[in-house]
Amino acid sequence: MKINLIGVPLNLGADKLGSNLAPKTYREANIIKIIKSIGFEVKDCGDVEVLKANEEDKYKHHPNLKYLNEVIDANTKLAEKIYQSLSNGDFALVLGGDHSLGLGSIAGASRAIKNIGVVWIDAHGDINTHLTSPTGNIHGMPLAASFGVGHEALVNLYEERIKVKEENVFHIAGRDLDKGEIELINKSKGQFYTMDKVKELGIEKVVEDMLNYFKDRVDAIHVSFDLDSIDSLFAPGTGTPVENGLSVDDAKFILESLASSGMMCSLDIVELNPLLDKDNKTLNIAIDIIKNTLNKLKLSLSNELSA
Ligand SMILES: NC(=[NH2+])NCCC[C@H](N)C(=O)O
Ligand SMILES: [Mn+2]
Ligand SMILES: [Mn+2]
Repeated sequence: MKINLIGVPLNLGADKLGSNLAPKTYREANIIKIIKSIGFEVKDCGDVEVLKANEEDKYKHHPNLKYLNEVIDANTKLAEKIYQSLSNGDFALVLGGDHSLGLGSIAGASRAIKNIGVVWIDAHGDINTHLTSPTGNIHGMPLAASFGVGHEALVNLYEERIKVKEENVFHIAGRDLDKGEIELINKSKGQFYTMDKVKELGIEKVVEDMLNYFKDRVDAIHVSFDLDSIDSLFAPGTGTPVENGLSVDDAKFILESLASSGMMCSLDIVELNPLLDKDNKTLNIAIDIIKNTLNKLKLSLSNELSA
């Protein structure tokens, strides 16, 4: 099994400059060399091409879905790359880019894996629609669209079908939720472990619940990790930072448990904004987390072989 690395220099879903520079920043920080040193073979799938757009294009396609066509175009290309990677039996590591890329990741992964689970780690719900979003930024909508709620152009991206069953979604670290998102959560069949719940239960219990929940329920899990799930005190370099979040150790623990479980097939690391980072703090956390997670993945694969 190789690690397929896919960069997504996308910022149009966040309507803010910076996250488009993240793939280049990871590459310059030698991310490929770091992954190879863990013992993996790396296939560099390059960066997804993002169409050029300017201010005039913002509302060209929809009054509350900014840069809709450009976001769809990039995500459709991403979906195909992920689908190819997983079909080859490889692991896909997606380096964003804004979180609208979750649309493409889940679309592609769910084509390769019939009954997929999604773990979404984020300060935000990312379950707005064009009808509830206060900003029109598509990076606040990908999770809802993936389980079939939202504008049909997003729901039917790449393929005309619902990509993940709502009850196969497990969201962790929410603490900045919009009104429409709270309404959706209250009637949702998905699992939502907000930051309040994480503090009440403790991270060990949350992870235990998550692994038990998915056991015998799904064939594999796609993990979408938004760096703003981490407390903005530690990870300031994201476009929409929020206080009172996960510690770096909590985040590592969640991801390494998923890697060790043998269920994780693909991973997004999103929303690094190098223009807002301070002394590369957030970049270094992201790299550390990737290293840690892939190390556990490597271990679980070699245990599988020797068993
Ligand atoms: N992936 C993210 N950072 N999303 C932030 C979303 C913020 C806000 N809830 C919105 O919909 O605009
Ligand atoms: Mn997000
Ligand atoms: Mn977020």
